[in-house]
Amino acid sequence: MLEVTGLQAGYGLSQVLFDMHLKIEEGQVVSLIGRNGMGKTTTVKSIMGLLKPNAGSVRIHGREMRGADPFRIAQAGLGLVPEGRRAFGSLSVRENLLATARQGKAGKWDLKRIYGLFPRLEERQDQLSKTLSGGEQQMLVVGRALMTNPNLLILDEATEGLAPIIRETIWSCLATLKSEGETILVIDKNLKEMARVVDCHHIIEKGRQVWQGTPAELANRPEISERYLGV
Ligand SMILES: Nc1ncnc2c1ncn2[C@@H]1O[C@H](COP(=O)(O)OP(=O)(O)OP(=O)(O)O)[C@@H](O)[C@H]1O
Repeated sequence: MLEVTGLQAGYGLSQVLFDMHLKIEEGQVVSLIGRNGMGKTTTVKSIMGLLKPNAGSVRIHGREMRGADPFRIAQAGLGLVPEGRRAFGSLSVRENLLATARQGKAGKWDLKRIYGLFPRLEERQDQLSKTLSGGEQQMLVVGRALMTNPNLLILDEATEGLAPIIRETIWSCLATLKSEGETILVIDKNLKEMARVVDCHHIIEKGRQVWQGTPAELANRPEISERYLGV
């Protein structure tokens, strides 16, 4: 469903991605992991069209989409939960969710199902989103991305800075989404929690994909974790 090959990108004269590769099949949950500043968010921005790559290929459902405008990438079915929480603060929870509902696309995600996944959002549906707790806001941005009925949901550090119990809610939500056959790319630092849902890890080091394998394979290669993840 998504295939990234030989991707190069950067900011002005500073090149960040030198040779990124990433392949995600339908129904797979795939991770992108690596130390701080190695290019994970830059990879996501390049895939989403928020940053124009200099070389390489981004194929979505077999179609070359490198450098396409972000709205075209979203139309092709990619939904992003960006790093840092950004709900529309002056809208209620319900309005936030309805704002991203994909017009005219009969998808499986609607308000009712989002509230089923996150009952807390239903309880607070009339509350302005800027008054939500950090964890509730994170549930809201995940819900908002699902309302676009994406074929591929991308989560960039979705559990960063959250209390353990809220993190657990997000991971359980991902496990539910996986069991329902959703395709997900997750960027996170919690290897233990990721092992529950991830089919394949991709490790990035200085803008290059340097290793890929299952969580079990990674657990059997402590030298890889030590070298590239510093754990
Ligand atoms: N807007 C920008 N302008 C210039 N350099 C940037 C910009 N955004 C990121 N960088 C640089 O690009 C490199 C990769 O950053 P990126 O955010 O992709 O890393 P990351 O792997 O997602 O890191 P983290 O885990 O810390 O979020 C870093 O050296 C960073 O300083």
